[in-house]
Formats: sequence, structure tokens, C-alpha cells
Amino acid sequence: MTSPILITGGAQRLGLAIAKDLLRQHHKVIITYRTKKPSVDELKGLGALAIQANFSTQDGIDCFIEAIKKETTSLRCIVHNASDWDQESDTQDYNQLFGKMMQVHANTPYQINLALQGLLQKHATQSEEFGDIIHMTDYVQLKGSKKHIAYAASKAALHNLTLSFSALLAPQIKVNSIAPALVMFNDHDSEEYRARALKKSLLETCPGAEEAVKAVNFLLNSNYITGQTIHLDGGRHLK
Ligand SMILES: NC(=O)C1=CN([C@@H]2O[C@H](COP(=O)(O)OP(=O)(O)OC[C@H]3O[C@@H](n4cnc5c(N)ncnc54)[C@H](OP(=O)(O)O)[C@@H]3O)[C@@H](O)[C@H]2O)C=CC1
Ligand SMILES: Nc1nc2c(c(=O)[nH]1)N=C([C@H](O)[C@@H](O)CO)CN2
Repeated sequence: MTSPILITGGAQRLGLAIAKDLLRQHHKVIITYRTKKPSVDELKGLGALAIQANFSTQDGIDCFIEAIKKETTSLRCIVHNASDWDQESDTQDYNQLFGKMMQVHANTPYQINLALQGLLQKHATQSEEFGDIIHMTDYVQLKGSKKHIAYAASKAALHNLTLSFSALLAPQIKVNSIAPALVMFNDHDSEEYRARALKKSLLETCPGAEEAVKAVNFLLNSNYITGQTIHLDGGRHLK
């Protein structure tokens, strides 16, 4: 019995690359998307199931949980990838910003993990294979960020969920964080920003989404890693 792999925010960038790679490996894939875009139809054409979900409200979380339980009774893995990278300089409403960051990066994974743990356990029991939860955190989970304060705090909260859920869901389910630093630029990033950002790591490179794809596959294929963080930071922590 092959259980699907769920990727939230799977319609672009890292989530899209992860989804395409898993489809190439003939995994069943379910993605969520907030905004419809051509990649959603592309993934559906490759055999993925796509569920529209906006996790910014409790109703959005509840509707998603109801929708996925109608689609499958088991899950091989959940990749919590959905994210917004907001910064304090873009607003004066810090209450709204803090709540938004905690909602998508901490409250959503927290509630989805509790609601869907039984589906992961069903897979593990029926297949005698681990279930997996992967939290896409961020290098700043330990360092903080003076320009993305609420974002960094919410990613630290997400990593703390990794520690709690790895203890709660063992031994059938592994729970880990992947903490990228600069892995993929945004289209709007200026040349000056790109040059400055590259200098922040020892390796002075921006590897692209494939680096996250490899990290996800490493965790899926591990039989002994849980409660850990895979740091994708090019040695930035030593610079
Ligand atoms: N790219 C990088 O270099 C780094 C990435 N990371 C982390 O890795 C992960 C993937 O990064 P990246 O691919 O750049 O992510 P993106 O910024 O491209 O966001 C991924 C998706 O999350 C969706 N999303 C955002 N908010 C919500 C919400 N409230 N409800 C539902 N969906 C939502 C977006 O939907 P929509 O398209 O509709 O807006 C988007 O498609 C993220 O968790 C990110 O924080 C960490 C450090 C570096
Ligand atoms: N949701 C997102 N989170 C983050 C992004 C992004 O594009 N979307 N990008 C970064 C940067 O690459 C940063 O790591 C560079 O120092 C961080 N988080």
C-alpha cells in the first residue's frame, strides 16, 4: 500500500521542486496551494492531488484537515513548507505581523500534525516503514534576524515543534527540521542584494532548490534520524 506524501505550499520554488522529484520517484503526492498558478495544473498532470488551502485562518486549517481526510486514510510524510517571509519594515501593525508569522509557521504545523498523526501511524503500521514529518525551518531559528524578527521567532517555534513531536510520535514516526539559509533567490532580488547575500556563507554560493530536494530524500531514507536539524547554510554559521 503506497501512502501519499503531503507538501504544503507545493506550487512554487522549493515545494514545487520537492513535489516534482517525489513524483519522478513514483510517490503519491498531495500538495496544498494558496494561489492558483500554472504549476498546480502541471503537478496535477504529473499525477499529484492539489488542495487549495489558506492557513491564515482557523477555518482555513479546519477546511484543509477535513479535505485531506476525505482524500486519504494514511500518509507516508508531511512536509510543512508553506511560508511567508515578512519583515518589520513593511508594516506598522506588529501585532498582525507576529500573529501571521506564528499562524503559518507554528500554529498550522502544530494543528495539522495533531490532526493527521493517525494517518502517519496507519502508514507505519501497515507498511512497517517509518512515517515522517519534515519542518522547513530556517538558519535563523537559532540566530534570530534583526530584519525578520517575527519570522525568525516563528521558525524557532517550528523547530521546537520538531523536538516535541519527535518525542511524542516515536517510534513509528520521525520528525526533523530542514534549516536552509540562502538556498534560492527571489526573482525580485537585486544584483547588489545577491552579491551581499552570497558573501554571508563560507561557500559563497546559492545552491538552488535541488539542495532541499536532496535533504528531504535523505530524511525519508533515514532509519535513525529524528529530532534533528539538517542545516543547509553553506557554512554561514562559521562566518
Ligand atoms: N528560499 C530560501 O532560500 C529559503 C527558504 N526557507 C524556507 O523553506 C521553505 C520553502 O521556501 P520557498 O520555496 O522560498 O517558499 P515561498 O516563499 O516560495 O513560499 C512557499 C509557499 O507558501 C505558500 N504560503 C504562504 N503563506 C501561506 C498560507 N498562509 N497558507 C497557505 N500557503 C501559504 C505560498 O503560497 P502563494 O504562492 O499562494 O503565496 C508559497 O507558494 C519555506 O518554509 C521557507 O521559509 C528558509 C530559508 C531560506
Ligand atoms: N517563505 C520564504 N522564506 C524565506 C525565503 C523565501 O524566499 N521565502 N528566503 C529566505 C532567504 O533566502 C534568506 O535565507 C537569505 O538570507 C529566508 N526565508
